[in-house]
Amino acid sequence: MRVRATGAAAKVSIPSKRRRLSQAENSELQRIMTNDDDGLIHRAEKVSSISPDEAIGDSTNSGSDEEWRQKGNKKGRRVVDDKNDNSVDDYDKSRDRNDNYKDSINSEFQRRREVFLNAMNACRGPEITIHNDVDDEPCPEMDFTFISEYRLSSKVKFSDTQFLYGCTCDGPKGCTKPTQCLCLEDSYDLGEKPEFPYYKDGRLKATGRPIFECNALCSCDISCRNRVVQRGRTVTLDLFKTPQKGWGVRCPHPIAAGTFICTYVGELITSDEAKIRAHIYENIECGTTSYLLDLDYFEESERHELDEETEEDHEEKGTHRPDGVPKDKILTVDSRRFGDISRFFNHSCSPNMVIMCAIQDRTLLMKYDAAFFTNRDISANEELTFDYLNIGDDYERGSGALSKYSSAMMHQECHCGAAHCRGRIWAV
Ligand SMILES: C[S@@+](CC[C@H](N)C(=O)[O-])C[C@H]1O[C@@H](n2cnc3c(N)ncnc32)[C@H](O)[C@@H]1O
Repeated sequence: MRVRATGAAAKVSIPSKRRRLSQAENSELQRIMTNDDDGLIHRAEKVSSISPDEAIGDSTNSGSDEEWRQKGNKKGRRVVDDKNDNSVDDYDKSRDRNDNYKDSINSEFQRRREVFLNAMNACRGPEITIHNDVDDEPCPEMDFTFISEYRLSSKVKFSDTQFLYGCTCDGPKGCTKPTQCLCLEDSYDLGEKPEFPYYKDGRLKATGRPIFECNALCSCDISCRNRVVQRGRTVTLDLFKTPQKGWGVRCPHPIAAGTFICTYVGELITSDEAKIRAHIYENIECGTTSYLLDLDYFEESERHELDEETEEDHEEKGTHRPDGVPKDKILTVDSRRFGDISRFFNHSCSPNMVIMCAIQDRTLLMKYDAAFFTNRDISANEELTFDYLNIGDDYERGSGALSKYSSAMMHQECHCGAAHCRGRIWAV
């Protein structure tokens, strides 16, 4: 199999002008708004819809943190007006009321932060903390549900048995000889010498190729050196508020170049669903914030080539190709409603992470892990970023790019602060 070295994204293209939703968009909107699989969305919405006013018994008020803060300030101003009435009693009462109100806001903020922290840390991996030295927002809005792995949309179905074969390396330490490990054979062009993608300490050697990790049918176990992404995140992370980019992610400790950070997790949807959702998100929900990442590392021809190779094997084994996903389509990861810490990585024109394409099931190239690795040594508390357009220094060696929704987003200013900042997040 020839592996493409570029990772330029197939962009989700939709008309730039705002328009009424089509029938298809309307029904997708209904579907994602009322999707009650596992009751997860409703649970998330319930958590995020409790306002401080509800907490202090004022059911007439609700809204975002900003609105709540403004309401708090308005009440504060009313107290000052009371003072001008020269009524000391009234003033004291008002001040008490105001203090109570502030306490309620503080305890509600505290509660929301705890709910967020608990949900975030229920996902696998070392603890994630939250810091905000910029304003008084306790945590990002909890308008999504934390998940630890891909969640398949109802239109994406895979049969249970996808693997064609595993490797048979049987040394006490799992796979040690790259020339013998069958899992590596797809990652190298004919005539090239196969190599493990990772050093012994788990750091990535080079960014030019997709990573084919050992899988469930291999004879090695999880400690095998060819299983890094599937072991999950090992670095501690901190979700922190940036002055100009909303929330971002950093690590409190230095990180060496080539370290695996985490994968981009979300709902796995078809590109048709992605087009519709992009329109809904831009026009109804998130404005210029994008959460869609195309899994477009492999070209259509490569996906077909593999399909042809495996068709007979599937027949023999009685398994089948994924239903509902035409061979000529790519899948997209949508972390708008279901996601994890990876949805908070901000863009930089000079990023310190690349997205790598990490595969366990080589018979299913359309479903791979978009895995974040550091591309240089990173100092403690340096923000972790990647290039949303995937055209930074490492452009021909990365994979995937965050999809912008429409040309309206082209104007969004970039605040990455890099010396060669392109000026716009979504445009060159
Ligand atoms: C996937 S979200 C990243 C998390 C986001 N900061 C938050 O608080 O939810 C992408 C959005 O973050 C903001 N953002 C990311 N990188 C940025 C940058 N370099 N400059 C300005 N805004 C940025 C933009 O609003 C962008 O649409």
